[in-house]
Amino acid sequence: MAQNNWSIQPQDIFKRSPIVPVMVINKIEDAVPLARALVAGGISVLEVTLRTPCALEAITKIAKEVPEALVGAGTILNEAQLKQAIDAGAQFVITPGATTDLLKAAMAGTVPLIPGVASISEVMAGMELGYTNFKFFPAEASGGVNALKAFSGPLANIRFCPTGGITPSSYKDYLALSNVDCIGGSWIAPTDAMEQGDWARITQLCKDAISGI
Ligand SMILES: O=C(O)C(=O)C[C@H](O)[C@H](O)COP(=O)(O)O
Repeated sequence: MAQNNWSIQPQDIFKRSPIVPVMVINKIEDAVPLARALVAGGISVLEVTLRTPCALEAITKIAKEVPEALVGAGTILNEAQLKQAIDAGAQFVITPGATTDLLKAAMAGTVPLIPGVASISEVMAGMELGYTNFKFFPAEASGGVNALKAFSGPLANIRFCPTGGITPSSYKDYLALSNVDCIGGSWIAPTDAMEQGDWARITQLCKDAISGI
């Protein structure tokens, strides 16, 4: 096991919540109510994608005002965004893909990074730098459950959080895999519910998803 100075280990993040909501926050006022709705539904690992102008501010607010949640930044593409996310208070970061520079930079810091991978070669490159926990992205388009089953042979001890194209009808198949601890998905925090301020619906979606596992 490679040494790192991360404040929390990826395996502890993976074990803390079987479902990681992929959150696209368009309005800063929605950040805290959304995080609270998810936590109320039993989901406390939150990924805020850096796809909207208020994403960094949303991370800062959630980190400060919803301490029961572990809030991370998604869609990190380069070292500049890695630094911005960490400065904003992200407790972990997730990338859609894996570049050597980004993986090295995060390994040298204190905030854990979950690299996105879609192939065994990418996992092997990450392993060389000390990584053991990966996001499998885009999961459905990259072979889905069958690909992950095939990965489990040669890649013993490597853990995955599949994300991308996972639905309420497929998430259980992923969670049943021996090399999967958690899955990511946006369906659990739908934009129309956010636009309507229907936080109760989001809490119920979380409860339904968790009770179905
Ligand atoms: O922007 C990123 O870095 C991402 O993480 C992409 C998200 O994982 C997917 O957009 C979520 O996929 P869906 O659940 O199919 O909507």
